[in-house]
Amino acid sequence: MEEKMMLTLKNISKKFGDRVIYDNFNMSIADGETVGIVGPSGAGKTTLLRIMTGLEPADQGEILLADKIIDPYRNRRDAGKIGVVFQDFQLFPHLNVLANVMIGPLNALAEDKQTTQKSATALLTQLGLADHLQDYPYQLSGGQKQRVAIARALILQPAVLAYDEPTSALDPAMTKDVAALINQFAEQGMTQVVVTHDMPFIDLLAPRVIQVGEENTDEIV
Ligand SMILES: Nc1ncnc2c1ncn2[C@@H]1O[C@H](COP(=O)(O)OP(=O)(O)OP(=O)(O)O)[C@@H](O)[C@H]1O
Repeated sequence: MEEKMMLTLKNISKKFGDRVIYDNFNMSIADGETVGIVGPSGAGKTTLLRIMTGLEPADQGEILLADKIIDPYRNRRDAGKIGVVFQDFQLFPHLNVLANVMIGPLNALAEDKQTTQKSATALLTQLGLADHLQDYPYQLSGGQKQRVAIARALILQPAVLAYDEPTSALDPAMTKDVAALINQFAEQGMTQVVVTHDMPFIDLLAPRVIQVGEENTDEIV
């Protein structure tokens, strides 16, 4: 039986000035699959994640979500289908944990406040943050901030969840925790993309690995 593809990047090319980062790059992620994107510093891992989440336009190529072409750079609704957990979490410092998670659905989905508060509280509780709803980001540890960032992405019910270097701001114990969380989401059938250069971390996830780099922009299956 053919596997159903959730996210496909087709013939993506990207240059910054004269520097070619991607030249007809292709990759596909199956529905429910977790993949690791690895490569040396400067290879273009973050750029790839920015292209798929609409933060950066590709010069050429197509992005397909469940076989349908999307344009996350120009279409906010499309961008919302791919959740992203940033390396530095990008929480709003002036909002508490609950408000950080509620702001997306309130703005993007125009949901009512009560419904949003209920689902944000439930999600944060699942992520072990029930005692921190009223805390501000500066009061949280790195691992807690990351879980808020994960909740903020998940509440929008993305089709794909992407993480940019999820271990870069964490100590080794927290690295194990985030690996366990990503593995738990994988078991639940979430489609996930993990950009990292942390190979011991990749070993904890054991995903299919896609290597990016100047000499090799092909998939290693
Ligand atoms: N907006 C930009 N303008 C010009 N060059 C850029 C821009 N963004 C990224 N680059 C360059 O593109 C290349 C790829 O950057 P990218 O951040 O995607 O690499 P990376 O693989 O994520 O690296 P790292 O592991 O160090 O984070 C780098 O040489 C970087 O300097």
